[in-house]
Amino acid sequence: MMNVPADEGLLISMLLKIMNAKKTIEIGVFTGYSLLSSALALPDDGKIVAIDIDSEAFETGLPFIQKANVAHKIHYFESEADIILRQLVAYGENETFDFAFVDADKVNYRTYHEELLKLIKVGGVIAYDNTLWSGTVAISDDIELENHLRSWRQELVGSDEMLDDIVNYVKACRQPVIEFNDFLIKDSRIELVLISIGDGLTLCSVSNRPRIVL
Ligand SMILES: C[S@@+](CC[C@H](N)C(=O)[O-])C[C@H]1O[C@@H](n2cnc3c(N)ncnc32)[C@H](O)[C@@H]1O
Repeated sequence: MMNVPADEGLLISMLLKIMNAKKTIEIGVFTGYSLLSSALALPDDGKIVAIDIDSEAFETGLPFIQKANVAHKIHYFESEADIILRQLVAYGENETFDFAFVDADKVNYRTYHEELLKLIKVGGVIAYDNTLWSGTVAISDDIELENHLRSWRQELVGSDEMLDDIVNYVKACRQPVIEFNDFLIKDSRIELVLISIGDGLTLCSVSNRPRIVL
């Protein structure tokens, strides 16, 4: 039996090793924590296309990536992710990637999914982060949702304004995440599993024959 690590970065690096992955995509880099985990798991000639709209945080994390001697595996693009994905398709990179990790703007997950299905090999995996959206995807009752979000206000330390921003952001992305989860369940091109690690990680295996959707 295998122990499942409590951390998404570690889980992804284990998965990459099991898959013998060589070529991956990461959408949403921030300081590069998950990027570093992936880069460490790839062989020395491995390659990661890493995309983020804002490189400021990445520059903070870059010295750690360099210290780990894995910077040569990373091809970083500061851009809207959909633009780079479409370029990869246009440059004939279809079905050449083993794995993708998506941890960026939730409203665009569906767009990324369509492009990634072209880029990832059959048998490869697309991992979507935050698919439990702090547990809010499982709350259908409005009052229960408000109570759940209010309970955070008691736990989180910060200004009222900051807490309002967090709660409003969670509320704004909740419906798109629910719709994306529903879409994935019905998508016969993939096999999927949602792992309740961190904020929820959905692993989609790209299939070569349509799955029967009940
Ligand atoms: C949650 S952070 C990523 C964290 C990172 N994966 C990690 O585990 O360390 C989300 C990132 O997505 C980026 N992002 C948001 N919208 C984006 C877009 N349209 N295209 C590319 N990156 C985007 C943000 O700039 C931010 O750095």
